[in-house]
Amino acid sequence: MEKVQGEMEIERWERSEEISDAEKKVIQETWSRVYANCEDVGVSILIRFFVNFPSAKQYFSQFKHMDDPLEMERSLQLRKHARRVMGAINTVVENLNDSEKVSSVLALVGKAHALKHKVEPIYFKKLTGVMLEVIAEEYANDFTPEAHGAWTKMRTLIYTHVTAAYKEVGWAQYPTATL
Ligand code: HEM
Repeated sequence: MEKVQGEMEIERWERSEEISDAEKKVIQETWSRVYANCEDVGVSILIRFFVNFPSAKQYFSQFKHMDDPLEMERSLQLRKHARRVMGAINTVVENLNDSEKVSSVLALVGKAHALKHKVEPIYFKKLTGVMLEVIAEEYANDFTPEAHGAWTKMRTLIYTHVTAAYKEVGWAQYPTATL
């Protein structure tokens, strides 16, 4: 009896996290403005991410010892990663109606970061949180409460798919820092 209720709760949670057609449209509209300044916004997001969570720099050979945001801004490795992050998110946003494509793009990102870069998955939660913060600030006029709700679901979508890929490749669940 209890189990049935638990299952129902999970189902209800999943339904509440589903991105509606109207929310997809809102995400695509905000993103089209953000992506027009892809490199600048991407670099701002990453710099804030590394300033707020300096331990995240450990994975990047060329700037792991950098503390100065101005110096980070000149790092080609940071810029390259900014472009790649923005490019992958762009593919997800463009394919929000194609759940298989969304899953395959994010599974690829998750698997590469688990197996090749050995990044703790909690950093995806932190980075997507910073991404929302920067977009909300820089595009304040577009970031209505509705857009905020839609983007929060987008963040969950990214994190859920990425962590599913980590689980699939058998990533050990080490205790991680909280947000
Ligand atoms: C939504 C979040 C992210 C996306 C879409 C993303 C995307 C990518 C892509 C497409 C690449 C290049 C292909 C590859 O080697 O896998 C890459 C490389 C990399 N990513 Fe990410 N990434 C994200 C978050 C992170 C985070 C949170 C970290 C670490 C804190 C990280 C660390 C790295 C590293 C170390 C590389 C290799 C860099 C290099 O070779 O210069 N990524 N990422």
